[in-house]
Amino acid sequence: MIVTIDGVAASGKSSVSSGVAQALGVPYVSSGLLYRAVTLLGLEAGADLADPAALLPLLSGVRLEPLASGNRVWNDDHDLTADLHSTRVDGGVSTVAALPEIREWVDAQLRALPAPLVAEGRDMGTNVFPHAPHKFYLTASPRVRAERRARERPEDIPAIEAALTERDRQDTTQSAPAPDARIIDTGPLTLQGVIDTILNDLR
Ligand SMILES: Nc1ncnc2c1ncn2[C@@H]1O[C@H](COP(=O)(O)OP(=O)(O)OP(=O)(O)O)[C@@H](O)[C@H]1O
Ligand SMILES: Nc1ccn([C@@H]2O[C@H](COP(=O)(O)O)[C@@H](O)[C@H]2O)c(=O)n1
Repeated sequence: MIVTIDGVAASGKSSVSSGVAQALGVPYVSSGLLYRAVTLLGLEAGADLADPAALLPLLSGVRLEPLASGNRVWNDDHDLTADLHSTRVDGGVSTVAALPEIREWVDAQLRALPAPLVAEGRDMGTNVFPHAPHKFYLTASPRVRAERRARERPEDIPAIEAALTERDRQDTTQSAPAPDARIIDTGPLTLQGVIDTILNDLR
């Protein structure tokens, strides 16, 4: 069984997916971490983030470790995970994610993972796992998302809101909800409330 949880930036996808996966006793996979890893390696190499030929050679050692409690991304034996959620990576990741060659590479990593799993991102329900039987799409206003993210980042709420809105704009192409996804406005809900809404639906 595959459950897909897509949504806009900072809508709660990874926190909700982790909670749902732990309740189901299956791993979850955060597809955004792979795009983030490509971005980090590109930045560290001084590569042009819009040039797939410069990025693809950097990826031979990249591996996603999907766990219910939290994903890790490795480059050979180096754990990249702690460096993937910086403002610098946030600023470049949509450029990388717009490249068809990089999307193909990410999709191949994801489709090679064994089910059952919970997969979260932007196009899990539309493109990567279109036949998944259970699909969800999380939303919340930019202000609510920025207020939540401000607890994790040094920037102030208006700066975070502007960056999230810009990332949503750049990600529009791959971010349409699947027609058969249940859309959940997480704004009025607690994190546990969103997890319970999904688990009740699955039951
Ligand atoms: N319903 C909710 N109520 C309150 N806080 C929430 C809720 N959902 C998520 N959060 C908090 O919002 C923040 C962002 O959540 P999370 O990182 O899971 O989002 P995301 O969609 O995976 O983000 P990104 O797209 O940047 O990877 C976290 O601090 C999380 O704890
Ligand atoms: N299925 C996906 C997942 C992610 N992206 C791109 O990666 C960025 C980071 O993702 P987060 O989920 O960690 O926010 C996101 O802004 C997209 O550019 C994607 O294209 N498709």
